[in-house]
Amino acid sequence: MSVRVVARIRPLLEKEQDRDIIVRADRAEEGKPLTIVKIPSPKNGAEEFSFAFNGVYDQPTSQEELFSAEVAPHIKALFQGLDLTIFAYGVTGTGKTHTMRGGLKLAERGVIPRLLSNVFRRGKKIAKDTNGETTVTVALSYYEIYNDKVFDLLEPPENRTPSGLPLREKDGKTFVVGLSERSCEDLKDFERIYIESNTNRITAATKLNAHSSRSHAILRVKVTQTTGDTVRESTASAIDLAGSEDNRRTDNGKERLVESAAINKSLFVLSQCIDAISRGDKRIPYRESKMTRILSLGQNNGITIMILNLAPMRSYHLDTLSSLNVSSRAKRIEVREIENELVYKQVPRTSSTIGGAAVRQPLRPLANAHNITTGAALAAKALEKAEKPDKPVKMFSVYTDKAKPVAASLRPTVTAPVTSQARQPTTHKRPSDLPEILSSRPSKLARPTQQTLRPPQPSTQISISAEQIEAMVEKKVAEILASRAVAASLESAPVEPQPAAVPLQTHVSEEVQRRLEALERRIDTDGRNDDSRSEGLRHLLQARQAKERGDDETALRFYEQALPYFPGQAKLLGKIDRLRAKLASGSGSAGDSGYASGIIDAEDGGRERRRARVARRGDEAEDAEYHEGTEADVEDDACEHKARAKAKKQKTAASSKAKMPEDDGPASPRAQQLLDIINSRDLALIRGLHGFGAKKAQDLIDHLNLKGGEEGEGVVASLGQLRMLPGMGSRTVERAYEGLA
Ligand SMILES: Nc1ncnc2c1ncn2[C@@H]1O[C@H](COP(=O)(O)OP(=O)(O)OP(=O)(O)O)[C@@H](O)[C@H]1O
Repeated sequence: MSVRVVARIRPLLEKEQDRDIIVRADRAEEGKPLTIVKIPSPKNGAEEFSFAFNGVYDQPTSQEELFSAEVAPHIKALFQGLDLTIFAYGVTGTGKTHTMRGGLKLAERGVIPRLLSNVFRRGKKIAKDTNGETTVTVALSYYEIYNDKVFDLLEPPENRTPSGLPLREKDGKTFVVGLSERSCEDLKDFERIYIESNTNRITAATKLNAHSSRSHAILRVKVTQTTGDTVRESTASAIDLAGSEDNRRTDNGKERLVESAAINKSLFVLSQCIDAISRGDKRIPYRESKMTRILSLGQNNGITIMILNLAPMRSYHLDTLSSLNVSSRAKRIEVREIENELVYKQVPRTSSTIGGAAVRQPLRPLANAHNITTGAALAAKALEKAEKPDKPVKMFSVYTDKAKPVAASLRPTVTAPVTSQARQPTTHKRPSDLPEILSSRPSKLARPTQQTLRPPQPSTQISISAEQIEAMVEKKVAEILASRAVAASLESAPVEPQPAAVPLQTHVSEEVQRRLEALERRIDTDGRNDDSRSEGLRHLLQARQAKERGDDETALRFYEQALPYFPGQAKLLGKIDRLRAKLASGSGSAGDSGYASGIIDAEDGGRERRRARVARRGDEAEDAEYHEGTEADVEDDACEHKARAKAKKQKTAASSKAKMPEDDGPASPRAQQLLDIINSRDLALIRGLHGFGAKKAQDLIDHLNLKGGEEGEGVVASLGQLRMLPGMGSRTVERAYEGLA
């Protein structure tokens, strides 16, 4: 969905007069809600500009009304795992702090305290409805950007360093390094923390506002829902931007001027970013100010609401026009509505010796930049990349009128001021509200198609869909037509036809024919592969039955027979390996745990212990994956395999490309399985991983052995560390990880 932009016109303050009012709210049609702001042209008072928004709130609008209309409807989505960003924008003295923070009286409380109140209420309800099975915790971080430096508002000012807290980018997201976080039990707790930390915020009196905020303040409310061993985290960010100001009107002294320059610069950069996004530029100048880096407008996921605060007075005329211009463009910025994924609780692993000191975990991912990048996010990126291969992967897209050949009445919004004479009737529909067919972007929670999710596969993979075949044939036909056109033009040319022209055409025809035949064969093979797969599954079933009988020899034989049907399957290789070792050690029919302790000999203890851990974790991971339903276990009842295979096909898209856990975050069962295979230093197991040849596997083992032969040393503790090892890299790790699906 696009950024939702609403305008709020504040009432007159004590000394302001009715006759000076120049800003009015209006509606597109009689009976429709207010969506238009009208303001006269500064040059010609008789001419009026109109700006359309997703909603307009007139002077008498109460805090309660604004919150109920614009924020409350998104609390549910927040608990469903979507991040929520609300920011107030506008000229100094127009009511941003009033809107976000509000007064102390109940009726005057602004968006932030109401948001917290709603979060606590919903959290309690969830805990109650689930009989305490789901627990909800809330944690706050609060910081300000003053003169382009980041300061933690939860810390006393004396703890500030002159340069403030640094920002860091990771995986395309911005984090504040070293930011503190406070858990917050209830509304009282929140109010205490919030009031206290607001005294740390830098404000000062200017001519336009007795309590002008001289900094951008960012409150981050992290909501964590825990059910069993699953954790869902989402964040609501409430941002009170400092107001832009015209120093000629504010009578600012030297210090205020410096602040003002920093404020104006960051707001200017924000407007530049908005302009660049709405123009479809490839380069968006986010990096030119800390505020824009943090806000990452258009790059963030979830729901974003921009509240444009306006003063109705003539004295603000030019400033008001300028902020109307910027914000009316902001509503064309697209933000992906993607849920944060559930993650699995795991005991955090301690640091390892590989890669030197443990990488410091970025303490606080930021306002919009803290999403756990999800499988869906990755998929959506992949989808976008596939659709627009020439564009860099950006997490925003912009609607332009050009790109939307839709009826004028369905165009999203008025994009530039239009004079009253020239104004066209518009329905101010948000782009996301347009019929799906008119929308050029993936729908909400875009789920990738199998086609777009699949990593590049060898041509023997059963991955080709009917649509792909059609696309290929279509492409080929287009090529033929093009080559015919070339040939025809050559024939009609006055010069001698190029001898190569006809052979080229023949060549293309043969090529097409050959490709079409290959495609047909492939479809055929797909069917046969299904049969051969069932043969393999039968062997696996027999192996499982033999294993259950305690007949390890037979089990091993059947597993080995199944191997050609599942070449390189890491789990299967692991089972064979373990059974071979077990039989070699003569430990009889001991189960896996018996195996774990039974085969360790004094000489090779460390290695075998690691292998045993792999065995146990591998099984645990398999169990976990089974229960998650992310993967059909090949050993399950062979009779059910077809149904499962079908289900698997549908799920593969989601599971095989499921986002790898954060480098330094808790490892998922699959990530742990991968790490365990690596740490086993077992050539056969490592070779069984996707993308690992014998050499790569051996090099890795050699490297690990070099790092330390003793237990606990040379252990790869995270996927991030694995990536850093010589010969690894992101792609290799990703392939190996996906291959375990
Ligand atoms: N909707 C409103 N109802 C009543 N009073 C309001 C409203 N909006 C703003 N005010 C009053 O207007 C004055 C300026 O508002 P506020 O301080 O919120 O502006 P601001 O945009 O945050 O300014 P700055 O950018 O300088 O911090 C305050 O006295 C505030 O109480």
